Amino acid sequence: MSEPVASAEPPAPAGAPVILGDVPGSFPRSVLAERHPALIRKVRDAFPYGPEQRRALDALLKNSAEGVIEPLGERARDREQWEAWGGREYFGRPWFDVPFLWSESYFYRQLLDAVGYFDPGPWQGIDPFRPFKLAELDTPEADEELTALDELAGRPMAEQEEALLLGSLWGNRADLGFRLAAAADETAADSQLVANEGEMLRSLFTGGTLCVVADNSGRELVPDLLLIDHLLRGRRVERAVLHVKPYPYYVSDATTADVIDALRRLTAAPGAAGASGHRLWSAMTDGRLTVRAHPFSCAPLPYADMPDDLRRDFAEADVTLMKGDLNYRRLVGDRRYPATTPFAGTTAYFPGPVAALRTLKSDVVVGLDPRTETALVAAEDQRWRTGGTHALIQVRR
Ligand SMILES: O=P(O)(O)OC[C@@]1(O)O[C@H](CO)[C@@H](O)[C@@H]1O
Repeated sequence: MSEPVASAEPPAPAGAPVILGDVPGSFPRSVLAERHPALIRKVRDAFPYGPEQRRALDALLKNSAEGVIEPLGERARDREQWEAWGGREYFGRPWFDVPFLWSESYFYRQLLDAVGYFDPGPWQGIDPFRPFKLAELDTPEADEELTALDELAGRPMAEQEEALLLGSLWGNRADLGFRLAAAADETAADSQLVANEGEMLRSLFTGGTLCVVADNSGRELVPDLLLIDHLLRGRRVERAVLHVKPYPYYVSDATTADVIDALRRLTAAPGAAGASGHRLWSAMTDGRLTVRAHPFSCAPLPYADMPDDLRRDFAEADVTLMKGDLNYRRLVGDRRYPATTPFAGTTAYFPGPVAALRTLKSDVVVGLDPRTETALVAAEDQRWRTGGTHALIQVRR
């Protein structure tokens, strides 16, 4: 267990308001009111759960729409942890009235409870999202992406690195929760970077330790692993630490089991992808690639509240790569910042150089050039914030 934090309220470097789920027509509200019920139904249909689990899923469906947030059961081993993470303040309140980051995160914890994920018994440890995660790895698109590596292998190392960095960045669109929203368009032509500090990021690969805080499994984790392999192989970093979630979370977030599935997928592939998979496998066995699953990875709080042991881990890295939208929200704080708020200011607390690789899938954004924001708003009003068609690479040295 990580150390309890004193307060669940994120610090307010810029005094920007915390995002709640209570604004009609807002993105957070649509996640709570539409995506979550759709997800419960999807999980319910994906397994032959027994009557007790079905009843619990139905109860969660009703509770999350019209009830108040309830504490975990007496036997839950992380009951106190969730109380310390903000439960004492939020239990008894409607789901929509508390910080969006908190309600969304707690929803996933409650979903696992409903299917008996933590209870001793036959369903213990059965990942309710696994069928969707596995299906991801077994698509013609995944095959194509791996085959493309054969061609890339003939290019200069710097070019390979840039391509793999972008592969890891855009892999973040492969988010199963996001795809529950009908608007997600895989082939959007206007995909673009709203901030690109990729050069600066690459200058931080200087032969030391790289931390990657993973986001989604499947078609995001595979390119993350390929990037790690490239950096290890070229001695751009000496070792890599991959942070994953200790239990299933936000549908497709990577756990250790998902890392193993991704590695198996790679080692079974022909050509450059297979070779990369075998190198990664041995990097894990000799300790150059380590996987960590810290409890705080599933905390409903910003990283500014991280416990000391995790802080030490990040402090030892030459650079930490934060992958994805949720990690971005936790890195800068889930707040309504002006988009031009400096990234360096919102991440000043972080104990070492840190970079965000993220496609934009929620309201939060900082570090934009004023002209970029003006052009985005002129073209799309505020849709660019949540549509997943734009991305960013931001760095604080
Ligand atoms: O961290 P990821 O996978 O990039 O994105 C996760 C995410 O987009 O999914 C939620 C909506 O379902 C958002 O609130 C959240 O930020």
